[in-house]
Amino acid sequence: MRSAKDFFAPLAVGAPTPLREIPTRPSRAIHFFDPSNPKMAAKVPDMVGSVDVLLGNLEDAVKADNKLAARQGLVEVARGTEGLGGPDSPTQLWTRVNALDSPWGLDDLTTLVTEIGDRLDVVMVPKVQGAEDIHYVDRLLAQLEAKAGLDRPILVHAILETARGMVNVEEICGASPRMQGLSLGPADLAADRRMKTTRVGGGHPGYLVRQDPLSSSPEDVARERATHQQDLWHYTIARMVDACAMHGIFPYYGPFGDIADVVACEDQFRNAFLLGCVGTWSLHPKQIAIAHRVFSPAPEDVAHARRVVEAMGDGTGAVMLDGKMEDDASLKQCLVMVELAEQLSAVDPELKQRYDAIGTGA
Ligand SMILES: CC(=O)SCCNC(=O)CCNC(=O)[C@H](O)C(C)(C)COP(=O)(O)OP(=O)(O)OC[C@H]1O[C@@H](n2cnc3c(N)ncnc32)[C@H](O)[C@@H]1OP(=O)(O)O
Ligand SMILES: O=CC(=O)O
Ligand SMILES: [Mg+2]
Repeated sequence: MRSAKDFFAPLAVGAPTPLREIPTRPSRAIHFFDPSNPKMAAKVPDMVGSVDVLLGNLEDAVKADNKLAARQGLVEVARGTEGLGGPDSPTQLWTRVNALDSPWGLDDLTTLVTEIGDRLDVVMVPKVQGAEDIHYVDRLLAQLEAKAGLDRPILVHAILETARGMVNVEEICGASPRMQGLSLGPADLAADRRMKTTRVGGGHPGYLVRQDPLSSSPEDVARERATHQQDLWHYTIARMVDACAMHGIFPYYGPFGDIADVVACEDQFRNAFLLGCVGTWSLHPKQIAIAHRVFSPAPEDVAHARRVVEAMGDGTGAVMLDGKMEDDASLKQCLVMVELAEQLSAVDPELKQRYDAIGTGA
């Protein structure tokens, strides 16, 4: 364990000083593209400014034969795309590198940091098992940043997609001041846990509770009864949110693989939003709008939150608003909404116009 005094010292001579606070940049949609796919890569320049994060994916979903082309493709996209990545860019540039135990992970990091480190905002590390993985990446990034002469630290995002990573979630979040956030990786996590599912995220109709029978007679037991599907991911997301909140970093839902089912996708995203996640992955262009819509508070909720802030005056005591009690604690929830609306208004003029138009709804 590092001493608290050393925690914010650079891990290599000449590396930038670690941040004390993770910047709250909007990241409602982390849009994945395969930089080795010319059609996808060609679409990236036009997406800048209309999606919060573009992520060049080098790991799963990129064919083994294309791994080097994907890495090189990402270097070219980053160099050739105006406004992509860097502290003041409208669209952040992230990458998902190959796993640390793969034949490509080391070269992904060394190439990307030395070639496009000034544009790269966040490195997503898959299949993180524990703090030791983050410590390894932390030191390596510091060495590479020093070598590349970078003046701001690249942040690290871990995917929660192994049972061991899940058990170690708190120590992963706290392993480095670079830790920006966590995403749920439901596909790998399901496999690692030996869950009996075959989907990429989302719910499952078999995971349900059933209404009690009227009696224990065979006829009543066999009779049609109401069932309600439950959320397979509730425990995992809730635990991830707590671990992130505890460490001042950001939780995200991950992939929703049923691209055609835009309705269930929106439901899954909204569950994550309500539980505290700040964003999600987008695998297909049509998921970007869903993510932006869901992870931006509804104007009506922002209006209500503003009314509570107004009614609460100095922030203490209790007031009645529309028949409901509001106090210091509900005020804090409302401030989360109002602050998020302000952050998003700064980057999304259309949303700002809707928030401005509704005011306090009065
Ligand atoms: C479990 C995990 O690890 S999830 C994360 C890893 N997976 C990914 O990153 C998947 C990323 N997405 C994809 O590979 C693709 O979207 C797929 C395979 C899901 C669907 O691809 P397609 O069948 O080609 O979709 P579709 O035909 O609807 O595409 C329409 C257009 O959008 C483009 N497109 C599709 N996905 C993307 C994307 N993610 N980014 C940019 N453009 C895209 C297609 O190239 C196509 O372009 P065209 O009109 O010029 O031909
Ligand atoms: O990488 C994502 C996952 O679900 O696995
Ligand atoms: Mg995965």
